[in-house]
Amino acid sequence: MNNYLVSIKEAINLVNTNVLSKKPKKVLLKDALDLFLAEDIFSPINMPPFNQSAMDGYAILYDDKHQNNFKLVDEIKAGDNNKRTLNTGEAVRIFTGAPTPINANAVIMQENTEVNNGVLKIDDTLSDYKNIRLEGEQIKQKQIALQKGEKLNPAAIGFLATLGITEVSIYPKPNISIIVTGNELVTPGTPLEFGQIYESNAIMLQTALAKKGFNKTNIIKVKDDYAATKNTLATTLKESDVVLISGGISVGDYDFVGKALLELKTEQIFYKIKQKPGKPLFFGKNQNTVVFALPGNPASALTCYYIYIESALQKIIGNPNYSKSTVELTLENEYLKKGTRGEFLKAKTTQNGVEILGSQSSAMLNSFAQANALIYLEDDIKIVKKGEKVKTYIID
Ligand SMILES: Nc1nc2c(c(=O)[nH]1)N[C@H]1C(S)=C(S)[C@@H](COP(=O)(O)OP(=O)(O)OC[C@H]3O[C@@H](n4cnc5c(N)ncnc54)[C@H](O)[C@@H]3O)O[C@H]1N2
Ligand code: MOO
Repeated sequence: MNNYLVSIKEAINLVNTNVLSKKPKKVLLKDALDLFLAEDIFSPINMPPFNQSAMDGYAILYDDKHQNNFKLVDEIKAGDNNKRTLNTGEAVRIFTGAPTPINANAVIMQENTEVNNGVLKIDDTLSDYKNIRLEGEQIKQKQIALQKGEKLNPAAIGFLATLGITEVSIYPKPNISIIVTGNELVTPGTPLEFGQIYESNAIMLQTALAKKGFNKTNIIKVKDDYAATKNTLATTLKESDVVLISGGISVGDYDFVGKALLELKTEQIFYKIKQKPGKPLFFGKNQNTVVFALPGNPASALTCYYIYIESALQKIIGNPNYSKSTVELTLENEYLKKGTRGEFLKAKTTQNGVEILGSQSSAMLNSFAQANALIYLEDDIKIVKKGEKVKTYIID
């Protein structure tokens, strides 16, 4: 393995340039929520498809000489297939959503009218197309309804349904597998023996993924055994678009992940980043499968997930704004940085800025549990003082 340490900026760039969107797929509208359009969508119809009454009342055809005392000639309710016209001075009883007579030029709310012996009297001002939703006023046939790259929220899905669209082409979500390695790991719910710890990375990564809409993840556990690691990886790499591996990526005698990945012809794009925590992060590709081997220390694994994997997944699902950006916040407490690696510090936003939390060790999650931000200190920073602006990634 090439042991050159890439910088944080290089690593972010390498992830963003090497991860590609999945091939677009047509899905039913109901399955497209929060996904990104892979093509422009043009309206197949005018919307509304005909002039519609916006009120319960009376549709009229008025002119300078016919401003009141309209003759009632018909009734049209919503859904009626009635394409009639009016003579000037005529009116029809009409209801919200019903097609107005082709040449009607106003609808008067029933509250402002009176009918006696089939004659309509109006106590309202008249203006052209008052209370009429005109054919095509929302969108005309062949006009662009939504553009490629737009995220389909419930309103967008509803809008497309109003146009009669049933399927859309989106970038599908990837199949994600999480492989957890380590002989010391025990599933919570069983008593611990000496030397064992509870396995926590799988559920942590699984819920972090679920928070972003990646609800279906496959979790596989493997012992620190080379053959088992290699066999598990071989099948998982074939079946998944993204494989996240936790642990076994460092230099110990029982860290088999790197060796197995290379043996399986995984292209190493980088291994090790000049950062704390999460130095031994491996990123590569095996055919079209994206592989991240995360350091087993829980806070390292989660930090790497937020900084590198979250944006990679957004790119896979075609989000045009996939890159994560920092905000500049005012620091509440001083911090002395040791060493020359860039650092991500567990932090919490406050009313006035951001506070660095305790327990920064990569083995600890107690303060990460309170954190809603990661402060990013670049390699060359030695000290950050209270009142200084710091680059901060918000965890949302
Ligand atoms: N000689 C060196 N040793 C280590 C180095 C180094 O550069 N040279 N780097 C250290 C750093 S930094 C990290 S981070 C870790 C990464 O090691 P691995 O990715 O191989 O992870 P493991 O050794 O398997 O585990 C590390 C730590 O995390 C615990 N762990 C692992 N998986 C889980 C899990 N699913 N749930 C909860 N806890 C987990 C594990 O028990 C270990 O305590 O390497 C350092 N060593
Ligand atoms: O790189 Mo490690 O993640 O600091 O413990």
